[in-house]
Amino acid sequence: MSSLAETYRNYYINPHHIIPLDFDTLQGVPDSHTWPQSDDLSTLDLGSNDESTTSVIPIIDFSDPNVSKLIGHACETWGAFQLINHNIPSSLIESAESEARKLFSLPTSEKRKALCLPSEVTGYGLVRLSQFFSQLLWQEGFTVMGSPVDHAKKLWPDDYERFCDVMVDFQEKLRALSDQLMLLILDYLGIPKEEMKWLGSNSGPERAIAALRMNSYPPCPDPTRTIGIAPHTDTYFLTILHQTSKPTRGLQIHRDGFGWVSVNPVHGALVVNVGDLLHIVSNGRFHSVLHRAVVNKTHHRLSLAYVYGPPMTYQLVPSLAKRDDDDPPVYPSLKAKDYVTTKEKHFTGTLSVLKLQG
Ligand SMILES: O=C(O)CCC(=O)C(=O)O
Ligand SMILES: [Fe+2]
Repeated sequence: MSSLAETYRNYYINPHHIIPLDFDTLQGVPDSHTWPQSDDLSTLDLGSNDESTTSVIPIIDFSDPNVSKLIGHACETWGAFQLINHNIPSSLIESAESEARKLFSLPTSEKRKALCLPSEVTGYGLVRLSQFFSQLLWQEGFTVMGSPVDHAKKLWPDDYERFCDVMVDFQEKLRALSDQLMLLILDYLGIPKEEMKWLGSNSGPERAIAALRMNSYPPCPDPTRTIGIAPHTDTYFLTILHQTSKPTRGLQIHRDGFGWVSVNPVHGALVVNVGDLLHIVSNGRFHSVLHRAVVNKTHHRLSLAYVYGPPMTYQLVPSLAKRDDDDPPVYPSLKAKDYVTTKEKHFTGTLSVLKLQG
């Protein structure tokens, strides 16, 4: 049993917030999925065939000699960037996307055979943050941690191996990339890598926790009335995300002074987001980016989000990331699992609850 599952075990989620809408029999947007109209959703041209592939957030080449500085700067400003030349083969990413599409194309009754249990983390269901909102999301997801064989056997009793092999291979490559990114980030922040001895370890309890969440957003008859994933920050160190090339509008991030900005898919790029635990470890220097996913009328959008963080027992020590000796800690030192359980109560307010008064 993973310690992430143990950490969440006491936080039982009402099945109402787990079971996605039956998109097979859908007529319109039901009241349960209707969100208050907000100006920023309705002014977007969500059904458009906008082919723009420019990126507002930085595009960083992983082979650039200055990569550590470029990443550090992007994390301090946007809290997100798009990474190219990351060494994850495009054939593997395409296979992962097509296996995920195969899963979400199953009839609803089949997908529900692999439903995530209320006290578990893996399986089919709405994204976990659904529990914090009274309205439901135009979304369905499937989370795996390591081999998804138990759930895959329920979906395809005689034909589960390819799905499992692709998902395991994809997670291994994403773990190696995340470890590399963390080493560059530690270097930028001046934190000795010995502080995170578990980096690069492939087994045992002292290993980074990680999960791959596949998100599916079926086309929606009225995209301005609902939302795919409501605004949130990710909890762990980093999220590495692959999104389908169409539609161009889906993932949006928020930055003060800019408002909501679309993260357009860039061919071959993976989106990297800073999460709350990295914000804490950086002593507030890195921006834990607020983001959301909007839906559209014509395309069935998918995203594959790999969330990665320290072992749950890891003690976060913000005071290590000092710009200079006078830089006081902005957060107390605390264990990763204590942050995770506090977020189960306070959701997006957690960082301000913990912030030291200075
Ligand atoms: O689908 C997306 O682009 C966003 C997904 C996301 O924010 C998440 O899974 O945490
Ligand atoms: Fe997210």
